[in-house]
Amino acid sequence: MLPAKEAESIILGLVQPFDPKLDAEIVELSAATDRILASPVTSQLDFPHWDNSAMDGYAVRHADAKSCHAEQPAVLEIIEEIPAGIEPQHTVQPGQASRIFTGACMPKGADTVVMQERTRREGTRVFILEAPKPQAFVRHRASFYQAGTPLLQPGIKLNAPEIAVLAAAQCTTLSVYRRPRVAILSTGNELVTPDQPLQPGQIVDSNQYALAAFVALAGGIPVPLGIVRDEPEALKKAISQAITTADIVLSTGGVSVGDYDYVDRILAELGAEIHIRSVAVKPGKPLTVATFLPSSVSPLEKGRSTRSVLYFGLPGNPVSALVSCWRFVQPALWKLSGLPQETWQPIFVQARSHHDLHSDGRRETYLWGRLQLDTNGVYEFHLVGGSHSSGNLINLAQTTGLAVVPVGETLIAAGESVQVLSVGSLLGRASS
Ligand SMILES: Nc1nc2c(c(=O)[nH]1)N[C@H]1C(S)=C(S)[C@@H](COP(=O)(O)OP(=O)(O)OC[C@H]3O[C@@H](n4cnc5c(N)ncnc54)[C@H](O)[C@@H]3O)O[C@H]1N2
Ligand code: MOO
Ligand SMILES: [Mg+2]
Repeated sequence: MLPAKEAESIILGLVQPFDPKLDAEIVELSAATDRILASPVTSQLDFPHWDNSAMDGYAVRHADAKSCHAEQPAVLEIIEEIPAGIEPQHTVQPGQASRIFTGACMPKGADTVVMQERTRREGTRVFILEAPKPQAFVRHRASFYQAGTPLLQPGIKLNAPEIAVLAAAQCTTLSVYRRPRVAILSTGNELVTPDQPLQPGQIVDSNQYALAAFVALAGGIPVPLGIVRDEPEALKKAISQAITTADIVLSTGGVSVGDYDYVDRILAELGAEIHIRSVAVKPGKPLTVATFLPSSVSPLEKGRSTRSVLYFGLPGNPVSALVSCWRFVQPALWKLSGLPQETWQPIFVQARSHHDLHSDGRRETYLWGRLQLDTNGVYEFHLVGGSHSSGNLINLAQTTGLAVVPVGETLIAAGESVQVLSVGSLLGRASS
């Protein structure tokens, strides 16, 4: 059994990230939210595009108002009104001002804006009641961004601020990495779909749904391939199909030592290289990680398949399957997607445990519960009640953290500090 950290590094070492040329696609800006930029973006526009006012007020020559005050205001003649979107027509000469509004272009001659509240208006004259600082409230052309310099770098995730920048820069179409395709197979003779009545001994294939949701939330395209019986020929057919249609394959079940656990054998027969068979974590001990070289994948798909297909044979127990996804599949998926290195790794935070956390000390143990911030900004971990069996998916609902009891430790007492893997939206990965 491999230590978790070693398994993580082997898995990440197997992933070759998307190529900006081979694995990019063009999307409309309106469909680009949450996608990852594949090419650098530059703009031919300066930001701001021209000197403009940051306030509603008066555009003046600083020299005209630099020594005024309430008792001795500067009195200026208003020569023009400049709303946003209109080009100024007149140059402000000594003794003159232009009425100006937020976002409107600065007129020639003026170098400073006096906000309305520091003035008094009398007909066509304005009284400046307080000396402004030089260049006050002028947003200068190119002071935010200079045309031609890098605007956005490849590898960033497009959230609201980046979408705003792209819109302002008039990038209506852009190159993003394609989403990784992740095939999902559930193995097991006992499995039925949720719409089927249960016969004795049968259970619903919840893993298919859990993994599809996990993949979609992690930015991939789930390709659900359904239930496969624990029969070598059926498995061989299903796995062969899966590796031709996906970048990553996730199967659940059939990776332990039982008589019906055929996955490893079939992978070997299909020519896969097996890198990991089990990891010293609980839940999630049986974990098969394998790769299929591009040459073993259907020629039809070769254009796309310049990299190996990564296969995760996840344990069948529903909690084990999801924990393995959070701990090992997600970093691989994110590395493949084109995200930068600092965002792949799982997010662990130090939290104060509200409960005693027990383990047998033999495997790195993950206990599920809620990771929360208290009013002082300190992370707290609340162990969920009920059975922590890897077959109990019921109390996994609403999980936001997995508390980690390291190998060799049997108890982290209530009140002590514990490392917690963030798995919910609490610490959703920010755009990088
Ligand atoms: N003698 C040993 N037995 C087991 C060991 C071991 O080391 N020695 N390891 C145990 C651990 S730990 C795990 S985890 C499981 C993993 O087993 P498999 O990956 O082979 O999975 P299955 O045997 O096919 O199923 C296990 C369990 O999960 C349920 N299951 C399976 N698929 C689904 C699905 N799609 N949706 C919902 N539930 C599913 C299945 O009915 C079983 O109850 O092995 C232990 N055994
Ligand atoms: O590793 Mo299994 O996932 O402990 O139940
Ligand atoms: Mg089994």
